[in-house]
Amino acid sequence: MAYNYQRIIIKIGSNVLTQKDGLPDHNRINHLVEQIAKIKKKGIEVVLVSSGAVASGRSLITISEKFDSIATRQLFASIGQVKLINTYAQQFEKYNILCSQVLVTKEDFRDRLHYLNMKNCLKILLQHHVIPVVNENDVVSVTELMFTDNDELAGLIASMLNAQALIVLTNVDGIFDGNPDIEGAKVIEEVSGKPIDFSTFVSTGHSQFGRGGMITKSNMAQKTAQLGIAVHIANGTKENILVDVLDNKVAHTYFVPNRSASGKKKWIAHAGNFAKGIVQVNEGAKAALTSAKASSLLPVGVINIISAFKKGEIIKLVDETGKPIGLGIAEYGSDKAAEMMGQKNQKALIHYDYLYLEC
Ligand SMILES: Nc1ncnc2c1ncn2[C@@H]1O[C@H](COP(=O)(O)OP(=O)(O)O)[C@@H](O)[C@H]1O
Ligand SMILES: N[C@@H](CCC(=O)OP(=O)(O)O)C(=O)O
Repeated sequence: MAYNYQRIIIKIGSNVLTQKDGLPDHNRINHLVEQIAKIKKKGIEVVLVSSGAVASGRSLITISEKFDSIATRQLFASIGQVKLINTYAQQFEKYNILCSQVLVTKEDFRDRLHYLNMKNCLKILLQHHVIPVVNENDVVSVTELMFTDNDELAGLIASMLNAQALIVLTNVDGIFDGNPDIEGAKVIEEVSGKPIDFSTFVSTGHSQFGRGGMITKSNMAQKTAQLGIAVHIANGTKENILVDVLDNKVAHTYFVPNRSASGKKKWIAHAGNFAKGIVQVNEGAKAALTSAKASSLLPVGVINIISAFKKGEIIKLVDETGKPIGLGIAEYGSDKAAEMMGQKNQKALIHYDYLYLEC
C-alpha cells in the first residue's frame, strides 16, 4: 500500500548528485526535480536537504595542492552552492515551482529562539508553496562547528517541522546486513521496535564523496523514527526512486515510526550535543523513567551532579555505570538540585513533558 504523507523531507547525498569523476550529475538532478514536482502536484509539502555544494565547486575551479583541506572545502562550497541552487532553481522553474535557499549551521539549533525563527521561516516558505533547499553553511561551519553530515541536519529539520517522513537518498539500496560490496549481503527492509546496534554490521567508512557514512545515517534514522517520523533509506541513483518509495514499490530500508513525541521533546532530543549539565541517577530512578508509565525525575533518584547547570538548561542523564539514559530541561539549577539530592517529596528536577529518553 502506498504511504500517505502530507509533509516530507527529502535528503539527497553527494554521491547521488555526483558522477564518478566528482563532477555534478545534471541528468540525475533533473530527474529528481521532475519526481519532486510530481510529488508536489499531489499536494505533498516537500523540503529538500541537498548536499552537493563541494562537488559543484570542484567542477568550477582548479586549485593547487598547497592549500589546506578546510580552506579548499570552503572555497569549493562557497562557489559550488551558487551553482547548485541555480541548477535547482532552473529545473524547478520548468514545473512552475519556486525554490529557496536555506543555509544553516549547527549553532542555529542550539538556542530555542533561533530554532523557532528557523522553523517559522520554513513554515512560511511551505505556506507559499515554495520548496526550501536546505544545506549546511559550509563556508562558516568548519571542524567542531559542523554537523556530522547532512543526514544529521535532515533529521533535525524533519523533527522541527513535524514531518511525517524523511526520505534519505544515497548510492546503495538501503542498509545492508553486511558490507554491501560482498555477495550475499541483503537489504534490511524494515526496522522497528527496540533500538538496534548497527555498528555490528554497518561499517564506519563512507563512500567517495559522502561525509558521515551509513552508520551515522542508521543512527540518525533510528532516532528520528523514535520521535514518530518514518524514515526511508533508498537508492537515489535508481530511476523513479522517489515516486516508487512513496508507492511502496521498491526494496529499501523503512524505519517504522514510533509513537509521536511532542515538538518540545523533539527539540530536546536533538539539542543533546549542547547539554552542559550532567546528572547521575540510581537504578530505581532509571527503572521508573524507562517504564511504560510516564514519570518525572525526582531528586530522590539523583545520586550525583556531575556537571553544573542553570534552570531551563538541557541536562544529560546517566545511569550508575555512566551510560546515557536521556535528556531533559532542568526545572531548577544544580545548586538547588544538590541540596535536594536523595530527598523524598521534593519538586521534580525534570518534568516528564520535558524529558526525552534514549533507551
Ligand atoms: N551495512 C551497510 N549497508 C549499506 N551501506 C553501507 C554499509 N556499510 C557501509 N556502507 C557504505 O555507506 C555508503 C553510504 O553513505 P555515505 O557515503 O555517507 O553516502 P551519502 O553521500 O549518500 O550520504 C555506501 O556507499 C556504502 O558503501
Ligand atoms: N554540505 C556538504 C555536504 C556534506 C555531507 O554531509 O555530504 P553527504 O554525506 O553526501 O550528505 C556539501 O554540500 O557539499
